Amino acid sequence: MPLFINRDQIFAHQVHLLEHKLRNKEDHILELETENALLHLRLAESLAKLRYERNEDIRVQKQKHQQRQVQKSTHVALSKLLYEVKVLKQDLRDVFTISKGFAKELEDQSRQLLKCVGTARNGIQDHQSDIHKLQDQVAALEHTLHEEQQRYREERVRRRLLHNTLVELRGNIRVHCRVRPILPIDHSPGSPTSNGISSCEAVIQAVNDDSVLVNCVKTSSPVMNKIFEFERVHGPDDDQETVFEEVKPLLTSLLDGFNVCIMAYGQTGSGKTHTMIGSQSEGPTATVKDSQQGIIPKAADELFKLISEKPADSHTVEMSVVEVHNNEVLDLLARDEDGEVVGVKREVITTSTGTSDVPCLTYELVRSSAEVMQLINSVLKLRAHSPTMVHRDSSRSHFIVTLTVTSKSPDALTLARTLQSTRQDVRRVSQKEWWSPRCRRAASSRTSSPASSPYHSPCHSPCPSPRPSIAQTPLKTKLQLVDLAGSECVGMSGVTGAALWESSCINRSLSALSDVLGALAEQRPHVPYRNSKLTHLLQDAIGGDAKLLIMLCASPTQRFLTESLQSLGFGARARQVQREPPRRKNTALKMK
Ligand SMILES: Nc1ncnc2c1ncn2[C@@H]1O[C@H](COP(=O)(O)OP(=O)(O)OP(=O)(O)O)[C@@H](O)[C@H]1O
Repeated sequence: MPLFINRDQIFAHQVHLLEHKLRNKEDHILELETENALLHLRLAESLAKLRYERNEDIRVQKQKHQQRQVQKSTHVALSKLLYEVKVLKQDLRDVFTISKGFAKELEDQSRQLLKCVGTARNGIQDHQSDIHKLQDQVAALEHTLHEEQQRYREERVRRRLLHNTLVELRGNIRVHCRVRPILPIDHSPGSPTSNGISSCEAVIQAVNDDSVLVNCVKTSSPVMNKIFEFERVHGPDDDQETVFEEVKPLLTSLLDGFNVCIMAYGQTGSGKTHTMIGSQSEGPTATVKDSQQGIIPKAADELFKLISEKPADSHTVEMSVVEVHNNEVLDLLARDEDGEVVGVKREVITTSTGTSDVPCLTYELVRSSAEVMQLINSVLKLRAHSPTMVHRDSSRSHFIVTLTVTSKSPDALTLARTLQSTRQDVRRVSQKEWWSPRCRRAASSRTSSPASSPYHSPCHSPCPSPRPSIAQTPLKTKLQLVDLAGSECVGMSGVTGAALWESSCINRSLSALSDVLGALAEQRPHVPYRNSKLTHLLQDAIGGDAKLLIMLCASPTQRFLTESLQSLGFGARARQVQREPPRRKNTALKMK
């Protein structure tokens, strides 16, 4: 190696070495810095990990603490539960011991029960044959009872028939009673109660088909039951048809030659007009036909039905309609010059034979029930009506429809009776010598024309006409249908002025009717027929030989108890009347 090396080279070489060293150092520094950075990174990671682990540790510590708490409370609960289990075990042991006792007891009891059932079964078996025997006996008894009931019903019918015959033979007045249903007019607002019974409570009942039971409840008196017996009693459920069915046989009697009178009696609002005529529908054009028909339309139907079964033209029917209002007799069929019906006053007289008559009364020939009802509808508007506190359409007059049936061909029986009766009459006439020349003259003038029958011409004709020969004897019978005005308590009906006078006339005429019945029942020599126009007019029906049926109408409620008792008493009194037995009519001579 050369010894002469210049300094620059040495310097350069040294610089180069130094630079090399520096570069190495720098590389080393870089490496160290990198390593440091990596170490910093690792440190940061370790620190993060350490923080996480510390947090975890804290969380775990907390959890451990909570677990310790839970363990503690679980331990407490467990010890409680253990205690309760211990108690339950003890209870179970007790229950087991008790149920063991029960089971034993039950076993004993069921054993005993089984024993009893066995004994009972044996007993039942023993008694079964007895039961069969008893059942047979019951069946036999039921059969007997059924037979007895049947016999009882037959006996009742027979008794009724016999009773009717007896009534007829004794000349008794038949009395039927109809207790109407409870209606709005029975409710009087603010009405007091008697012994706790309100005024609209039913105290009158039809207990069977011939008795009425009345619970008499009066203030400060004990309740008393009264029974009234009549030929027939209808309760509130009996309709118009049922009521008429009991009356219907009288129509046959009419054609058999008996005079018949059906008269409805009762206090105001008790159903007389409903029973006799029917209840009319509301409205000005309403007629009886629109409604439930009563006895009058039904009787007219029946009469013309019976007549239609007879030989053609053998019967004629004449009709008169009269009202007794304020003790005056009004002929409701009398017509004015325009042919309109107007009520015309008539008189009632007593004929020489002692019967009553209304001279100049208008009679209209009627050929069907429709004609009868047409006439009745036309005159009903003339009939006196006015509202009272009890009944807003109260009839203030007695209404009498008379149908006179003339039979031109009496049957053989009637002829035989006619002959017999004529002989008796002749004997009586010769004894009494009433066959005076005056009478003969009057009579001959009557028989000269058919229009001169007692129903058309004779004003004041006191003597009967002469008896025609039997072959041509017309048989005349009359059917009187009477709807009386209602008896009433003036205080209750609240009427004043003219209406008060009307009421007092009604009450007086009804009490005159009651007096007549009283006199007849007691068979007094004098019967006061002439005390009122009503009784005078109906004299022949009440005291004569007509078949008379009184249809008592009664309200069922406490409100009208006094009036109903009065009506029932009237009916009871009427039943006591014994008149001449009803007699067949024989000739026109006997008729009025
Ligand atoms: N059996 C019955 N069934 C149903 N309603 C009835 C019955 N009886 C009566 N009525 C009704 O009671 C009311 C009074 O009856 P009704 O006019 O016949 O009495 P009345 O006795 O004729 O009275 P008055 O004497 O005041 O004229 C009427 O509205 C009628 O329709």
